[in-house]
Amino acid sequence: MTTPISDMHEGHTTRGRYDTQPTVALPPGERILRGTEGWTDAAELAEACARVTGTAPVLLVDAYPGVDIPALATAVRDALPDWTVVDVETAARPVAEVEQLIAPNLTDDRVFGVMSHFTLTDFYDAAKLDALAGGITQTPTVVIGWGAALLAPRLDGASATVLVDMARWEIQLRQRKGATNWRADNASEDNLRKYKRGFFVEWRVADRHKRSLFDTVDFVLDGNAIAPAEQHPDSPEAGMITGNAFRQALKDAAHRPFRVVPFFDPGVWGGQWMKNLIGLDPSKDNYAWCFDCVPEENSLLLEGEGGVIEIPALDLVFRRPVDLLGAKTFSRFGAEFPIRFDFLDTMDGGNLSLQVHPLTDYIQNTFGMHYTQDESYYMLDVGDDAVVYLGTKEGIDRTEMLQDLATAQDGEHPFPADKYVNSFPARKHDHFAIPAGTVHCSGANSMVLEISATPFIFTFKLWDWGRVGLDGIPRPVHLDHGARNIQWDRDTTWVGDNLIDQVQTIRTDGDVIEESTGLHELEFIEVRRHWFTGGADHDTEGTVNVLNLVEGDEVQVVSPTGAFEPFVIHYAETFIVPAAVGAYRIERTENSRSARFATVKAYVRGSRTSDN
Ligand SMILES: O=P(O)(O)OC[C@H]1O[C@@H](O)[C@@H](O)[C@@H](O)[C@@H]1O
Repeated sequence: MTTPISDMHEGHTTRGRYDTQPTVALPPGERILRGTEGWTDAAELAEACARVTGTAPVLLVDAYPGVDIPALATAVRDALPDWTVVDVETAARPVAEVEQLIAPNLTDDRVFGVMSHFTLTDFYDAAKLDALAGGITQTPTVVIGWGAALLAPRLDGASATVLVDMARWEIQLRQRKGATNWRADNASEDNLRKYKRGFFVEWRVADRHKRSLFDTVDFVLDGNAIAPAEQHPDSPEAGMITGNAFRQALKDAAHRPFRVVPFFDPGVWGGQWMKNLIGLDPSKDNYAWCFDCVPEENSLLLEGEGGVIEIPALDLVFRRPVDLLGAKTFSRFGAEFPIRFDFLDTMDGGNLSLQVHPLTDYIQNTFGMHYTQDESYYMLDVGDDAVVYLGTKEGIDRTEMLQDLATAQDGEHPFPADKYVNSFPARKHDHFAIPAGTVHCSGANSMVLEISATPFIFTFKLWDWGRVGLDGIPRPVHLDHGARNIQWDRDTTWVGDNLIDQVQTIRTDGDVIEESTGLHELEFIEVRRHWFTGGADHDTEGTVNVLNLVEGDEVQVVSPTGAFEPFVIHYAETFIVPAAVGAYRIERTENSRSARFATVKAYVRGSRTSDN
């Protein structure tokens, strides 16, 4: 039986205090420009550049793939009626040629491709770009599209550049509503395939391209707010900030605690906990995932005079990797945020698919990923009957299990999971380590805080409990990939000895107890839990810390040197403390009502200044 949600959670008085729209401050005095005001400032800068070179003013508006180009062009035409608007994408290679080029990266699979290493120039015809630049003579011109900045070197510095940036989550929402991939004719294609084309090709190329613009870009425009997937009648026009404000905001963000903007998504196994405890839209059937620290997909909301502007959190990772990640983590992973926190809510929902993740060697060889999807489940909350499926049972016949999995795909012979896979009771605050290669899934009636390595789509489903996806068709199962990765020696004894209840007390200091809760030694993430009543001192020791308040209603993160303003955190909120912060303290606030608090803190093992 499931315990009613409101009875399960000591901090239930905090219901609804989880902040779904956290912001990061723009530098003091920075204003967000909207509509004509932004375009006028950008045009004036282009005119000033042109006066120096004695040529026609050119404004290059480089838009991340996924930006609504017709809507963008309309906004430009309305604001700058005397300027000629040119589409840079007329110089792109025909889409059929691009598709031929990227076919080996896309593969035939619905979900998995192979990481591409193209640059944007591979998708363009250099001669056509030359001709486009040469054709701009007298009239003030705005060049629009993904790749507009490719014209800059052809214009001898006589141009100003606007980057129209966009976060992956917004792109996905648009794809689900019929948006296509870049220049593709695939409005009605399976969403998984659209996402795959973004993940393995377009976003890699686009990120490589936009990183090359960060040092010099003159303005950044919020592409998420141009014809957004979810229109609100009272939403202001898309905001624009100067390149200098963008660069300074990212520098500032890398020196104080912050949160990215979480997003919530329904699923076949989704539950009711987040809806109730976080206060999400009660009319929705369920919410399955909350991604609240996947900087690759999440956004940052920059707030200043004039409201907020949304930018991809990845911009911060690219722009300030050493400040954010720390020298050792950067040296190991590059400009890549390696730690992922997300929620999996199955409270009054269903089991996740029974699944396994690829070993490092396999993910490298097969998909071109640098590191793999090592995971762990921290039980933020549980119902009475909660279990975690983990590892195979002692002495099972692997051939028979694979045969039963294969047979189960016909929809008529359910896979007897309990015959082959262990299920362990899960209690609140338990932490299960799940190194890649271990068969696993969370059962129903659990609220999991996943503390994992960042890769998140490399889930080889083995059995989906005989159900179909939200789109009415079976979700993709990958038995072949799975069979090549299952580690059969991770049986009942091994799992019990290595993956469950590995809590060790590190130190006790006054009212503070610090524990290590995982992960397994095959995984690179260390998790420390701090229990405290008043406050606990921390130090990033030169490496990024990701935390969540897993017990207690409200705390604040303060700087012992006053380097940043106190940063308030509510129950279940994930927050990032950049490596550059150094010493910080987490303490109760004057509004805290809970008697006791706990945070979990993840960092990359071996990356602290004190680690050899
Ligand atoms: O395959 P489903 O059932 O959707 O479960 C998927 C989820 O499982 C978890 O263990 C993780 O691998 C998540 O990254 C993933 O989103």
